[in-house]
Parts: sequence; structure tokens; C-alpha cells
Amino acid sequence: MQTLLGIDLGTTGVKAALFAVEDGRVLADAFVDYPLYHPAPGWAEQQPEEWWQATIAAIKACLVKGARQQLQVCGVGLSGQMHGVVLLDEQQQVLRPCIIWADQRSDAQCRWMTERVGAKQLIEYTSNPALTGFSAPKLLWVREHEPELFARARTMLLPKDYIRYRLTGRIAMEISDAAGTCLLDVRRGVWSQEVLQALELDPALLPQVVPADTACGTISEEVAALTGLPSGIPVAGGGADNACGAVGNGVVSPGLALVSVGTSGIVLAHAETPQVDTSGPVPRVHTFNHAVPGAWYLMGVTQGAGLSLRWVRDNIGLPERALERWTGVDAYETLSQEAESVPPGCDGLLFLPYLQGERTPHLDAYARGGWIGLTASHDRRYLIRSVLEGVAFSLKDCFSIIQEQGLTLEQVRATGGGAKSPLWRQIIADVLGVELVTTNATEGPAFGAALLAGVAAGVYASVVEACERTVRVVEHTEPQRAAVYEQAYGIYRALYPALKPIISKPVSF
Ligand SMILES: Nc1ncnc2c1ncn2[C@@H]1O[C@H](COP(=O)(O)OP(=O)(O)O)[C@@H](O)[C@H]1O
Ligand SMILES: O=C(CO)[C@@H](O)[C@H](O)COP(=O)(O)O
Repeated sequence: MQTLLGIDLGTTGVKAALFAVEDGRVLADAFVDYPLYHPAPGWAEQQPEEWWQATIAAIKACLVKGARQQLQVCGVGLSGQMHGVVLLDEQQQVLRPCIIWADQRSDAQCRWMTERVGAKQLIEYTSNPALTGFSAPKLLWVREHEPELFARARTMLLPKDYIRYRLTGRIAMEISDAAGTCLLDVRRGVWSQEVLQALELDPALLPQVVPADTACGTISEEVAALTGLPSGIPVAGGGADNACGAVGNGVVSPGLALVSVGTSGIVLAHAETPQVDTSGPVPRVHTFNHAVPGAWYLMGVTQGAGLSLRWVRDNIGLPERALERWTGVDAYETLSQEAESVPPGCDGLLFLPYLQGERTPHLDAYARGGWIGLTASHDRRYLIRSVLEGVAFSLKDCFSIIQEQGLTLEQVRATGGGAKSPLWRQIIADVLGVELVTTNATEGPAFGAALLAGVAAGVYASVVEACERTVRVVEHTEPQRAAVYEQAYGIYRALYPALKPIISKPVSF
């Protein structure tokens, strides 16, 4: 049977999955996690070598699981966490840990970069403002703080492009991911010479920009021997995780939007033009190239979505963790069940999910999170539910801004680890006040990457055709308690401006 391998290099770990070409069903999958390092408050790093070892292990495990089914892998696609800076020296060796998307250390570089290029000009050239989440400020931080190391850097890659390099030996940066560097002219899909010049960055650091849905190298002999994959099969450019999540869920045409609850949370809407949020001085949502050639998307990002629930699980969910070890029942599921017994709105308890600063709508690297409205009658179930609700409110912030952009949003599709929880899906539908649908794409970004591989391998004519053949809506979640949440959201919205003087500055005692 003809199959496609999709690999999603997430923040928590890497997923490899084999999908049937004919209908997209999952034939085998494997997940291998890796550490996330926080060497200082607000910093977030990962080791590219640990991604690589995990990727090899996941591919091997996936192929072993699929071994009995006589599968013929005809292409490989990669999806990955965006914005992380991987620096290679002349011998293509990694120079330092990757500073990943969640890292907030580069606020000073954002300000410098904005001043250097000009705030208006930067948006004109790249369609986006300088944000700590993006790659360019991270690169500038390395130049400023690690000048000797920076002097040895010859190539900058993004996480999944580094893995593609290890799989194929080819150095390139795929367009939907390159869009998140803040160095790409997103309208034209080429590096912005104006920005590079203003920042005095050597253009040679940046690799060739390649499309998402065409072959960008083939599996090398060495990797074939390591993994069991056939050598010579095409590896597609692939895409940024959110672009691939959109493809995997069929969000490839006007009218469709995606809500994803991964470590971060996003609301994304397909766009036929590279339109920019111009309602204020700084665009509050990003404008990036889609993995669908000639299309873009607008995206609002909340930094700490699934991350907030993971924090709860790891810090106050210890009984649920212990139960998981004894019974095998996922701690996230137990936590969700407990949260279900509490009324919507949590009797006035609210959670701000700014555990890692915030992007949309505040664009605030220093924002801190917390609970507010706690009374003696609240117990830990309320703490859990309020986290699910707080994340939903911050997704509503993103959704409202996307709605303001004048794009028609006919259907909103839900994906990501958090969307596995029926309760969280219901809360998000209630808070957004729209129906959420889920598709058969249980492995959204990996599936999207596999579909891109299918186009690169010639088994599908286009990304849109690939989606038409394989993506189906399977479930609908209707809003039920929009009115309760409307009120609670009003209070939530008032919290950040009121608390900003206290929760939005670097703290050192
Ligand atoms: N069954 C579940 N119920 C609720 N939330 C879940 C569940 N499984 C995973 N999650 C959430 O999803 C997050 C991981 O999302 P995922 O899309 O897999 O990750 P990544 O950000 O690494 O791509 C976890 O941090 C957790 O908060
Ligand atoms: O920074 C962004 C998008 O701009 C994040 O969406 C990252 O791409 C990481 O995604 P997850 O690991 O949370 O899925």
C-alpha cells in the first residue's frame, strides 16, 4: 500500500506517522519526547541533537509498527515548531542550543531592530513587527551576547529545516517557516534585502527559500541505513507547524479557520492576500505565508495554552500523575473530568495564561500569569477549570482580532493536544460563541506534512486536491453557554490593563 510519512517536530516531542495515500488514515505512529531547557527565567532552549535522535527513534518505531502491512513509503514531509534559531558553523555543526519560539530574552533586540529598520518600514518589508517570539531578534541576541560564537556561524536554520538537512544533506528554509523569521518579505516570498542591510546581517547566513509542497532533497543512504526508510524518496519542503496543522485539517481555502491548542494556542484564518492588521500602531496578529502556494494566513498566538495545563499537571496535578502511573489513564483526561464538575465561569475565579509572556493581543514579553478572584469556597477543581477557561479567553482575544480583519469565517476547525478534551473544546466553542468542528486529522500537523509530501511525490496534484481526497469533518461542538462566558470574558479583558503596571516588568529582587 502506498503511504506517506509525516513528521511533526513539536515543543513537547516529535511525532512520526504513516498515512494511507488513498484516504489519509493513520497506519502507524510513534511519539518520542525531548527536554525543554529554561536556563534563566523567560528563556527556552532545546538541543537540535536531541531532536535528531528522537526523530530517528520515532521513524524507526513507526516503521516497525507498520512493518506487517507491506507499506511502500513514497514521500516524507516535515512540520515543525516555528521561529527557533539553529546556528551551524562552516562544517555544518550546531554551534549552540536552539533558542526556541517561547524564549523571551530578546526584547531589547526587538526595540533596536524596530528603531534601526523603522517601525512602519519593518511592517512594510516583512508584514510583521519585531517580536521576541520571532527568529531575527534571537539571532541579534546571539550576535550581541555571544560574538565569538556568532562569528563562527555560517548558516541559520529553523528546527524542522535542520531535521530536513540531517535527513537529506540539503540546506534550505521552507517558505511558511521562513515567514516567521521577521527577515522575509512575506508578500514576495524572498529575503528582505532592506531589513538585512539595516540590521547589518550577512545574507549568506540565510539559506535558499523553498516551497512547502515540492521535493527538497531525498532520503540519504546513511539515513536509510539508520531508520529503515527507502533511500532516494523525496522529502518535501514541509511547513511551519501551524501551516501544516491547517493543511492537515483542510484549512486551505477562504472561509476556513483553525483553532489549535498545543503548547501555544493559535487562531488562524486562511487568506488569499497578505493583508496586515493595520487598526493600531503594531499588527496584533501575524501575517505569514501559507503552505498552500500563493496563499497566506493571519494568526493570533497565545504563548501559554497547553503549556498552562501542563504546568497545572506537573505542579498541582500530582495525584492525577500518580494515578496515570498506576492505571495508565492520561492525567490530562483525569484533570478535565475533575474540571467538568465545576460550573462555567468558576464562580468568578479567573486565570491569566501569561506563563511565558504573551503575544496576541498584548505583545508583551514580560507579562506574567496568575489566578484572580480566589475565595475560600474554591477548591483545586476550580483551579483546573479556570485554566481551561483562561486559555479559551485568550483564544477569544485572538479570534476577535481575526474577525475584525474582515475575513469571512464560515467554519472553525479545532486541533492540537488540548482539543482532544471534549470539555476544553466545549469551553472554547462557548467562549468564542461559534461552532467548532473536528476532522479525521487526529495528527493534524504530521498529517499536513504528509499531504505536502504527497504533492511533492506526485501522488496528489495539489495541496487542495490532497485535502479534498483525505480530510473529513467528523464532529461538531455547538456553543451552549455563550452568555455566561460573555460576562466572564468582560472581566477577563479588564484584568490585563488593570494589572499591567504590576505584572508586566522584569522582576529581580
Ligand atoms: N487529553 C488531553 N486533554 C486536555 N489537554 C491535553 C490532552 N492531551 C494533551 N493535552 C494538552 O496538549 C498539549 C500538547 O499539545 P500538542 O499539540 O501535542 O503539543 P506541541 O505543542 O508539542 O505540538 C499539552 O501540553 C496539554 O496541555
Ligand atoms: O510560535 C508559534 C507560532 O508563531 C508556535 O505556534 C510554535 O510554532 C510552537 O507551536 P506548538 O509547539 O505550541 O504547537
